[in-house]
Amino acid sequence: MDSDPIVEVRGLNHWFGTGEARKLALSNINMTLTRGGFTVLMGPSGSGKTTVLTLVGCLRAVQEGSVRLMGHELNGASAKELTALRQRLGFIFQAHNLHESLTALQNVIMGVQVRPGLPDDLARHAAARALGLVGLSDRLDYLPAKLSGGQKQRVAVARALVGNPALVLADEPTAALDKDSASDVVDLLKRLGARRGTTTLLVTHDNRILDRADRILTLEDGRLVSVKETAAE
Ligand SMILES: Nc1ncnc2c1ncn2[C@@H]1O[C@H](COP(=O)(O)OP(=O)(O)OP(=O)(O)O)[C@@H](O)[C@H]1O
Repeated sequence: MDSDPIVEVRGLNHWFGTGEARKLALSNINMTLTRGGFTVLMGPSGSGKTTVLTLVGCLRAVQEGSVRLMGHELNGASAKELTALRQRLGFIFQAHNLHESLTALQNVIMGVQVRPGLPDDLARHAAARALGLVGLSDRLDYLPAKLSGGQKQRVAVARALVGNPALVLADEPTAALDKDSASDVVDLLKRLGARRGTTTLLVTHDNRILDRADRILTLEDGRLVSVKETAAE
């Protein structure tokens, strides 16, 4: 297994607002994510967790400092380059963000169709397989409204993993779930990620997730105040 960093962040600063309202949201963030790790990013509300995730995920432009994603520098990258890189990532959000008018299978197919040139039958096959991995083989044709909160989030996990991304970014994926469903979703992410060598960066307030992390990063007021390794890599 090679140990090239999937993500390397150096001297990252980020501001919101302009003029007198300009506010520093991230200050001198440095972090490295190597292949295959399950990293949890913690911190109080407003500490900058989502800002880190959106910068690493090519969802907003890097203003100052360096973010290297799979060897590509994001600071100064064109919109086209950012879009191409974004398509190689898996995203999971707090609200599952499934299309309500599409079945579980169709929602997951959307996760592979961002890959140009993939034939429909292969996309369908990959999506059905991903839903099988999250234990939903018997729910392929269900609309989200007919699924429980935990099942919907498992569909979102399948959608994030179906394209075999090197990096999965998850923002509060368990916030809306009860204890058992939250535990299921995190175990799935961790187990499937480990099997595929996927790197996971998960933002959470949820202390229940901490014992699953290989590494816990803590942000306070836009600064990285602690990095705790919890398992040998
Ligand atoms: N679009 C925006 N415009 C202005 N300020 C913003 C914007 N997004 C975030 N901020 C500010 O930047 C800081 C960091 O926000 P961020 O959402 O990254 O924190 P967080 O740790 O993810 O918080 P939470 O746990 O509540 O989601 C906060 O002070 C927030 O108010």
